Amino acid sequence: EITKEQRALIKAILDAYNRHQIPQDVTKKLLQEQYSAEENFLLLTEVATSQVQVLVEFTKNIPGFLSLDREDQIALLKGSAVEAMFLRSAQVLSKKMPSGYTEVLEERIRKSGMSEEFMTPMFNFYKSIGELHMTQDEQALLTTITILTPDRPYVKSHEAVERLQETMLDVLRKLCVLQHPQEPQYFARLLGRLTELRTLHHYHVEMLTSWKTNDHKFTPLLCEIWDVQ
Ligand SMILES: CC(C)c1onc(-c2c(Cl)cccc2Cl)c1COc1ccc(-c2ccc3c(C(=O)O)c[nH]c3c2)cc1
Repeated sequence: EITKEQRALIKAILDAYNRHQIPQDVTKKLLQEQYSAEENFLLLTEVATSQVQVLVEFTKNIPGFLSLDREDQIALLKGSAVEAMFLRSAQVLSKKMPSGYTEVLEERIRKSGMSEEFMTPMFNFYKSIGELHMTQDEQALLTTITILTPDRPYVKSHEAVERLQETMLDVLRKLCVLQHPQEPQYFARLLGRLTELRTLHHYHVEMLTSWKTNDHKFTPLLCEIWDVQ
């Protein structure tokens, strides 16, 4: 049974998740600019940079996050940014939007100069997220759980992060039972996506290297969070 405190936690996280979004002028540009590998890369870099800023603001609103050790807060953000962005872009791509935005975003990702070998796992992931038909609060909690992963590099107070993550896992488990009564395995399927995210994270390191070797430029924020350059 979901307790009063757990309901308050879901509400706080969902509000933060909905409050922090990429500004319209950034996402609109994706619909306006012309197509080319260079233009697609530049637009995706701009969107990714904006999404990192949104992610930082969202993370600060996760109850308990700001009471963690300061350096651990940074380590958690750096370690989870890519995975949180895979989740977020997956949620956007699984929504059909009237503006045809989803198709445009997918097209620009496919034609942004990354090598074929990453396309298949990436778009398989997008498909598997789409098939889950996650509710907004499940998406927000799954992103929170990804951010609160204790075994990121350089995290010192492993237990403190683990306690926070377990609180969120407990809430998500109850929510899944409540919202997907016909699918007893639904919670397990969500956690399976977190494992897939780790694999995509490893692919992403290689994606960055291949973009770097083709002399692609990233923004200072992305260089800092992804330790490139
Ligand atoms: C530096 C660039 C080239 C890069 O490197 N790796 C990846 C990359 C890729 Cl190519 C795939 C997955 C993850 C990453 Cl980091 C990227 C591009 O990353 C993103 C990040 C985030 C969005 C994204 C999020 C939200 C929304 C949204 C909404 O919320 O309303 C509307 N439009 C959205 C777009 C898209 C692409």
